[in-house]
Amino acid sequence: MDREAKNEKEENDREREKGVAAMVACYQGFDPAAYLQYNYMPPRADFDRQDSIVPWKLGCLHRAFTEGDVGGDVLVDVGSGPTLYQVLSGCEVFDTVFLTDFLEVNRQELRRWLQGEGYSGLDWTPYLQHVCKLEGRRPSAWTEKAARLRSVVSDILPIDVHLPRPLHPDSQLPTAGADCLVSCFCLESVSPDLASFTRALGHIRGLLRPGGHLLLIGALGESYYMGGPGVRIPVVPLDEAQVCASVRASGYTLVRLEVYTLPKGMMVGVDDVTGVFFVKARKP
Ligand SMILES: C[S@@+](CC[C@H](N)C(=O)[O-])C[C@H]1O[C@@H](n2cnc3c(N)ncnc32)[C@H](O)[C@@H]1O
Ligand SMILES: O=S(=O)(c1ccc2c(c1)CN[C@@H](CF)C2)N1CCSCC1
Repeated sequence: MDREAKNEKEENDREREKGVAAMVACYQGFDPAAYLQYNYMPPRADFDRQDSIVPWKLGCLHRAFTEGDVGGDVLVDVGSGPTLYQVLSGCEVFDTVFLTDFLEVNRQELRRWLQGEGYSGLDWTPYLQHVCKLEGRRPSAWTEKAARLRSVVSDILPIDVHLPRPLHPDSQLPTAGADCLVSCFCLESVSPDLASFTRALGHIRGLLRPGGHLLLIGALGESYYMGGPGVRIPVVPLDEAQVCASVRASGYTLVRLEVYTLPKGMMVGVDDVTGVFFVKARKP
């Protein structure tokens, strides 16, 4: 590499590090309780309307986990935040589930739910009941599903998708890698730009075994969201073509893309999301 190219690469690396550091600073104000209220409680989180985003998301995950090509022992949820909906179908398929997040406040929120004692966060019962319905079980089986989830979560780990190795080496992941990754509203919400989003996809690919699957849910057209009162967090605005190109450029085979367009009434000022994508991809 000649001197000019070396200087340009060093400048690009410095810019990238500054962007990531700025994102870390934004997340210091993240408020799990507020985030759950903004996105996972009524009226935004509505199960009654068939065209609501929540049944759509849970349906995408249910189909992806149960259509026969996804399996193995280990499922990793990348950037869990304070939420659990993303593993309610997967917990029936995998015997070992790792939840992960960058922030201790989120890992603590998840621990509180898993321990069952003194949890004062979101009531996940409607989500558990809905997934039981998708599985053809009676809604009252939600207590069994909650117990199943508590039994298969092996650990709640720190993660940083901007690192080439996002998990600490002691994380007890199998040497060959996880059998499946799920990640929801994380990569585009923690990356300063599209190149960083694509790089992060490549970093988490290293957590997967060859032949393993990535199930990715994310925001389309979103440029910011409120991570708490007065906590405005920038988001990489993505369109469908960019999502597909980044998935392929980071080394996955795209199995399918599904898209949900938000009805106008869903725009309530906590973000400017216009749609949601679901990607099923495979590591060759
Ligand atoms: C918009 S929230 C998504 C939470 C949840 N997965 C959901 O579906 O709502 C983004 C999450 O990414 C986490 N995060 C922030 N920086 C990160 C990083 N560098 N690597 C991995 N996760 C990060 C945040 O702590 C937050 O929980
Ligand atoms: O499930 S959602 O599509 C959803 C759920 C979570 C998020 C967003 C959207 C958009 N901003 C993200 C910031 F990263 C977080 N949904 C938006 C409509 S109302 C119910 C929640």
